[in-house]
Amino acid sequence: MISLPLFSLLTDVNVLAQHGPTDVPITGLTLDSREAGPGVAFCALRGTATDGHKFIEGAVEKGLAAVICEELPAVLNPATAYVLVADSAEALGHMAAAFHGHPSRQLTLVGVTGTNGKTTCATLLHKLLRELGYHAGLLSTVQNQIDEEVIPATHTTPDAIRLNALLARMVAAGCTHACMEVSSHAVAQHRITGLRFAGGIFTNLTHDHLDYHGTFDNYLKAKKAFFDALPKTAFALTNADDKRGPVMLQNTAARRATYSLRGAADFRAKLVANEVHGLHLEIDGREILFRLIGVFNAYNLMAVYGAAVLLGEDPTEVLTILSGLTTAPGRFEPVVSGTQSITGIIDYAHTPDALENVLQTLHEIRQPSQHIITVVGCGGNRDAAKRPIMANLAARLSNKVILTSDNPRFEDPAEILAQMQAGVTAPDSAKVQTVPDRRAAIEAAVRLAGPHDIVLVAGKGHENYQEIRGVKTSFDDKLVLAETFAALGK
Ligand SMILES: CC(=O)N[C@H]1[C@@H](OP(=O)(O)OP(=O)(O)OC[C@H]2O[C@@H](n3ccc(=O)[nH]c3=O)[C@H](O)[C@@H]2O)O[C@H](CO)[C@@H](O)[C@@H]1O[C@H](C)C(=O)N[C@@H](C)C(=O)N[C@H](CCC(=O)O)C(=O)O
Ligand SMILES: Nc1ncnc2c1ncn2[C@@H]1O[C@H](COP(=O)(O)OP(=O)(O)OP(=O)(O)O)[C@@H](O)[C@H]1O
Ligand SMILES: N[C@H](CCC[C@H](N)C(=O)O)C(=O)O
Ligand SMILES: [Mg+2]
Repeated sequence: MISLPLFSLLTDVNVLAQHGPTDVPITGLTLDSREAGPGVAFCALRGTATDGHKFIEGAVEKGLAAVICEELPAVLNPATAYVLVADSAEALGHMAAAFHGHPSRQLTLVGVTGTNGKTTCATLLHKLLRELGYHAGLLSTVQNQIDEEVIPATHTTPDAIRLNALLARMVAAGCTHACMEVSSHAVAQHRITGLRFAGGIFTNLTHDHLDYHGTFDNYLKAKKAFFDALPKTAFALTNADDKRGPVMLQNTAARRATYSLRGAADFRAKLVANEVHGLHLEIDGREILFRLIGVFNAYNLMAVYGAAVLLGEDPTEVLTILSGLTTAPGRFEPVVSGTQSITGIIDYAHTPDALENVLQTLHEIRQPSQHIITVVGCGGNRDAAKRPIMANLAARLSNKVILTSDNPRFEDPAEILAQMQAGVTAPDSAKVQTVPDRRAAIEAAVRLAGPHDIVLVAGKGHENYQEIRGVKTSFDDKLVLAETFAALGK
């Protein structure tokens, strides 16, 4: 069991005032008063739904060792230590890292940020490092991993306590490397504060999460703050072809590098062909065939290639391994039907840019006679502004569209669908049907598909549940699509 004196966790924390014992042993850290108990330090965070400060007194009654807060309660318990800070989320980042012995400093830790492609890049880099012979960890939307051991993920980037605990498990298991996704929520909420990164990768920045960040500019600033905080020992690798690629590295102390498919860059590829079997890229005068499909994946491959070379790996060996790798689960994953050879594609596209990329890719690789039938919905209690845009794109770039539910969460599915429908305009509206039940929507799409057509089921990718009113019910697009092909004899 970990037991450390409180003051040893505060080394990197900007403490404004302190009351009570400073050497009290801390055996646990929490951000949730419901986990309070003897030996525990409770960090009161101001959240989106409530304020952790409201629960300080109740938590102290359960015998807390310490409270970290931005505002002291009116009455202080003499047996409890109180630490006043300007930003408790920031303090928690530093304390969680110290509590777990700064595991990030014992790892070559690479973070990936951007609107789309984080899971793909982090997963590819993890697979690559494993094939190069390293013990390596992964923190991703799909799952966390220590070498091949899988630990379920609840967030794209876990909170600072879970995050450092996972990194510490990686160190204990002998990992030398770790790859992680850095979401904009994680930057804004200081989940990554206190970590030492060996490198940062930027994929792209497009429309998402405006519900949380308010404006696109705030969203951009959250992503950029990750690069601003990188040390000069790290590398900062950006996508030179993305409009926001250069600005990300504007104020970083890290070693800057770029990748591109269009112009001058440190890591440059030329697209030779984008085919149903994979991508042909020309890199450093050599033509290489990769198993990943779609130009967007050429960017992901170049980001991973660049990162590995910046970590000191041999370029030829890296490219040889990358050429054999497959992508992350639920990303452009095929499910082929029986007798009618219909190509089903499961994809996690849940932003306008991702959906456009996937549909564009299908247009590039299909035979002209193959129709594209798209099933898509938008998540509830998330950015509503993307709903009409995604429906519009789906209708414009598909032959038929079934609008359906994603994870409605606490919203009315009919209301989400009405917002999507509002984005569809004539003459595309003739192609669109609305089927709120996701299984029925997939079935409707398969009924519409003729031999050799393409059915794209977008938005949920690897997710094996559907979340309705706080309840997660088993639902897996891949399984449902395969079952539907079989049930309809297609
Ligand atoms: C919007 C958001 O990011 N919310 C996260 C946030 O919760 P919150 O701000 O709503 O917390 P709150 O309910 O207001 O409570 C404030 C504080 O009071 C505490 N509390 C609350 C009640 C109580 O009785 N006692 C108590 O101490 C809470 O533990 C919390 O620390 O802090 C929680 C603890 O770390 C997170 O679990 C929670 O993630 C929620 C579940 C979530 O859905 N987050 C998504 C949006 C998210 O983070 N997504 C990104 C990916 C985005 C991308 O794809 O790019 C991710 O990294 O996963
Ligand atoms: N580099 C890219 N540019 C644009 N779209 C991409 C790119 N890579 C993947 N996509 C699309 O975005 C979807 C999500 O990809 P991925 O899971 O890698 O992104 P992510 O950034 O991890 O998403 P999340 O924010 O949910 O964690 C894919 O299913 C694909 O449709
Ligand atoms: N990481 C993304 C996941 C969206 C997935 C989609 N299926 C949904 O539920 O909206 C987010 O938090 O916005
Ligand atoms: Mg992800």
